[in-house]
Amino acid sequence: MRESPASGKFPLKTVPRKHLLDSREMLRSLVLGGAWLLLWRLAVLMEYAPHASIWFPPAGLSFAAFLIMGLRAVPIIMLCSLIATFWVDDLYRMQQSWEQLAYTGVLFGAAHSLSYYCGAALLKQLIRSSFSDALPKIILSFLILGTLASLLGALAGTQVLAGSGLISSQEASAIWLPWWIGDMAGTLVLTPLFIGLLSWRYPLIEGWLGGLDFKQSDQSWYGFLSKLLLSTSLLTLTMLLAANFRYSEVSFAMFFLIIPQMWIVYTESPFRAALSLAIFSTLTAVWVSALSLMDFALVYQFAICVIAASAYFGLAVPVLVAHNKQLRELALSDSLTKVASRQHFFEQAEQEVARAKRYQQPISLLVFDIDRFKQINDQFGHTAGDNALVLVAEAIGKGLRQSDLLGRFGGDEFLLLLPATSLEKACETAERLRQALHAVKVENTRHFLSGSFGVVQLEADEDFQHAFERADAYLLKAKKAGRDQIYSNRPQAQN
Ligand SMILES: Nc1nc2c(ncn2[C@@H]2O[C@H](COP(=O)(O)OP(=O)(O)OP(=O)(O)O)[C@@H](O)[C@H]2O)c(=O)[nH]1
Repeated sequence: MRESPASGKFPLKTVPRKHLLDSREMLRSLVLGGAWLLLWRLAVLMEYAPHASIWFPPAGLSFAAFLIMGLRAVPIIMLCSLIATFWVDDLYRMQQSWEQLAYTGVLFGAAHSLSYYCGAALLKQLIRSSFSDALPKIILSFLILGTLASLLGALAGTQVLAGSGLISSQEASAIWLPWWIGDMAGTLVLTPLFIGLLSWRYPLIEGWLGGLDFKQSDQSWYGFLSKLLLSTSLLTLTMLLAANFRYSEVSFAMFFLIIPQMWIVYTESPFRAALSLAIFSTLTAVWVSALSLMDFALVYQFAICVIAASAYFGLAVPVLVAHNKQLRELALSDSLTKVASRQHFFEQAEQEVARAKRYQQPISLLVFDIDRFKQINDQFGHTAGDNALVLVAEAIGKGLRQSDLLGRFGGDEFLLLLPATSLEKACETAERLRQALHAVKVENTRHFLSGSFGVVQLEADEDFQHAFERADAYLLKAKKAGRDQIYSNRPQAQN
C-alpha cells in the first residue's frame, strides 16, 4: 500500500491530460469502446426480460472509465450507447426510423454517461480527500455511489426509452427495477476489476479503493486456480440443483457461496479476488440463462451483489492489518534510530521491573546523553546530527545482551535497561559504552563523540519512574562535573 508521505492521502493519479486526437489516446478509447460493446452484447444474451439482464457489465466499465479517465471517456461511451441503440432495434426488430434511433441513442448515452460520471466523480473526490485509514469508508462510498449511479442510470434509461417510444410506459415501470439490479450487479462486481485492468494499461494509476495494490501477488497461480475451480464447481452444483428442483428455496443456496469467495479474498491478491468475483458472476449469469432459471434471477442478482459487497469489505481487512502493523511499529520504535520509543521503553521497563522484583533479581538503568550535541548540529548541520544519533544507537546496540533494552528518551538522550544486572556490572557496562562512544565519529568530519552517564540499580521497593529520576539526576551531575563521565550512587564509579 502506498501513500503520499506529505499528506497521508491516497495518491489517486489519473491519466495525464492529452489531446483527444492523440493516437495512443484514440487507441485506448477504441479498446474501451470495443470492450463496452462486447460486454453489452454478452449482457443482451443473458436478458431474462426485454432490456433486463441478470447482470450488465458495461455499467461497471463505464463507472471505471469515468473514474480513471474522467470526462474524456464521454465521447466513446456516448458512441457505444448510440451503436447499442441501433443494435437493439435490430435485435428486437423494432423497425424504428434512423432519426428516431439516433435521437434515442443520444439521449440514452447522455443518461447513462451522466449517471455513472456523477457517481465516479463523487467517488474520486472522496478518495482524493481521504486519509489512508479511511479504506472501509471508501469501500462503503463505492458501494453506495455504485448503487445510486445504477439506480439513476436505470430510471433515466427506462424513461428515455419510454419517452422516445421504443418501449411503452407500462414496460418502463415493469423493467426499471430489474434493469437497476442488473446494472448494480455489473457495477459493484466488475468496477474494481476494470480499474485493475485499466491500471495496467495506464501505469500512472496507482492504488485505488484505498490503496489496494491490484498488481501485487507473490502467490502461485496454481493455488488460486484450484480455489477458483472449487468455487465455480460449487456454483455449478447449486445451479444444477436449482434447475432440477425449481424451488426458490434451493436458489437461496447461492448465498452459501460467499464462503469460498471470502476464502479467495483473504488468501489472494485484490486483483485475483476481483477476477474471481467477475468469473463467478459471469458464470452465474451464464447458468441462469442456460438452465432457464430466469424466475429466480432476482435472487441471483442480489446474491452477486451481496457477495461482491462482502468481498470488498473483506479486501479492506489485510490492508487495515498492514496499516495497523505500520502504526504499531511507529509507536514502538523511534523513527530515526530504530531503538525503542520513549513510551515503549517505559512500558517494557515497568514489566521488567515487576519481573525482577518477583524473582528478586537486580535490575539497573543507564541514562546517557551525548555531550555538546547542539554544537554538532550548529557546526555540521542537522543531517549530520541525525546521522550521529543513528551511529550512536548502532554503536551502543552492538555490545548489548538480548535481554537489555535500549531506548531513546528524546533529543540526544538515551535509556538502557539492564535486567539481571547489579549496579557494579551496570557501571562496568557504562564504562564500556562511554569508551565505545569515543570511537563514534560524525560522518565526513574529524569530530568524535563523547557522552555522560547516570547509572542506578533499582531499590527493592522503588518504582521505575523514581529510578529514572535518580538516574537522570546522576546524569546531570556528570554533565556538571565536566561531561564524558559516569555518575551513580557507587562512589568508586565516579570519574
Ligand atoms: N540532529 C538532531 N538534533 C536533535 C534532535 N533532537 C534534539 N536535537 C538537538 O540536540 C540538542 C541537544 O542539546 P542539549 O542536550 O540540550 O545540549 P548539548 O548540546 O548536548 O549539551 P550537553 O547535553 O550539556 O552536553 C539540541 O540542540 C536539540 O535541538 C534530533 O532528532 N536530531
